[in-house]
Amino acid sequence: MSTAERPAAEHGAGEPAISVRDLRQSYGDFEAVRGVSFDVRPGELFALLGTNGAGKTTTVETLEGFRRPSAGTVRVLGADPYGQPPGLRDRVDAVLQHSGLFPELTTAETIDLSRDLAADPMDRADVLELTGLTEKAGVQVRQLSGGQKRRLDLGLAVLSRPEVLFLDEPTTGMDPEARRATWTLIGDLVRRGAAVLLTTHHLEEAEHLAGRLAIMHRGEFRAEGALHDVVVEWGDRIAFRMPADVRFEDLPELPGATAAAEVRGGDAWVRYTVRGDDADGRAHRAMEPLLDWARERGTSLGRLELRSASLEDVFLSVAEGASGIAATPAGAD
Ligand SMILES: Nc1ncnc2c1ncn2[C@@H]1O[C@H](COP(=O)(O)OP(=O)(O)OP(=O)(O)O)[C@@H](O)[C@H]1O
Repeated sequence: MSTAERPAAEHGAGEPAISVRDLRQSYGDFEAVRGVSFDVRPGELFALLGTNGAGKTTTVETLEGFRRPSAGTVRVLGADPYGQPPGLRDRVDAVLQHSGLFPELTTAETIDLSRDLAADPMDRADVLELTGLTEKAGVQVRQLSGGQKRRLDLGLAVLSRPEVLFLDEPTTGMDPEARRATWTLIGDLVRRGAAVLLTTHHLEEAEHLAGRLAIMHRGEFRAEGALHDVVVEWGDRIAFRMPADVRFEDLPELPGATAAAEVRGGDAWVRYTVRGDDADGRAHRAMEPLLDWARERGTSLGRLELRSASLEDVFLSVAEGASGIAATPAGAD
């Protein structure tokens, strides 16, 4: 039986809609994806973040059925997606980075074309409304702005009410208002039970939408989990301006913390990253001996700040080459 004739496997309720196990993907000798595993359940949005060239698009294209894994397994609604078998075609949709819209058609004609191919499509008026393009129904696609084309792309992907949706940078080129409206639309889809895999460079987008996320770097997941868990595991930050009379080696050791020096706004700063299971109490336990040390030396800790790690902190640490959430952050001990 050819790939094209193979039906989608029976997919039981409660099982992941997307399942990836130790996926590896090579281009010749170069291994672009080096053993990633994750699941996305119905009613969940999983965000794939990462540095340029990390392997996100390669992973998503494999799940979309454009590439056969070099090793490992991928399943979409229980089926092997390679070659986009007919059993999956009606149930899975995607917004890709490069859309295939016909410039001469109007917005309404474009929607109708996709509706003709869908089993149980939404009404045209509903698609126009949810994409905010009602006033552009009679306008040719080539006259739409970049952000409006992106919204149309999304409308075409959702009009068949897919169970699985791949979104590759879906809000690129959108103004902040359109981006917010798109987030609402995506959030509604997820609430109605769709499993969504999102790749994005907008950390705020991931923070807003993702139930779980992964940060990818050089083909591997370097951090993964619910947003709260990822940032909590990464640790709290204590920072202050390096006092003029203090050398780095004079700084005290703090429980559960590693110190690093960094330059911010032209000034030298000290940054402690505090880790440990006791997320509620660890920063307090590290701060007390720091304040004692400063008091004993008569040193003032200028612009002293204490805060939880943000997704951006985690992302930047990954991009700087830190090797994982359990690892020491970049910088000196
Ligand atoms: N067709 C190809 N042939 C050879 N190498 C490729 C090919 N496609 C991608 N690569 C390489 O594989 C790596 C992963 O690329 P991929 O496009 O998956 O990354 P990405 O995480 O989507 O990056 P970006 O955020 O920049 O879009 C990169 O080093 C890229 O140069």
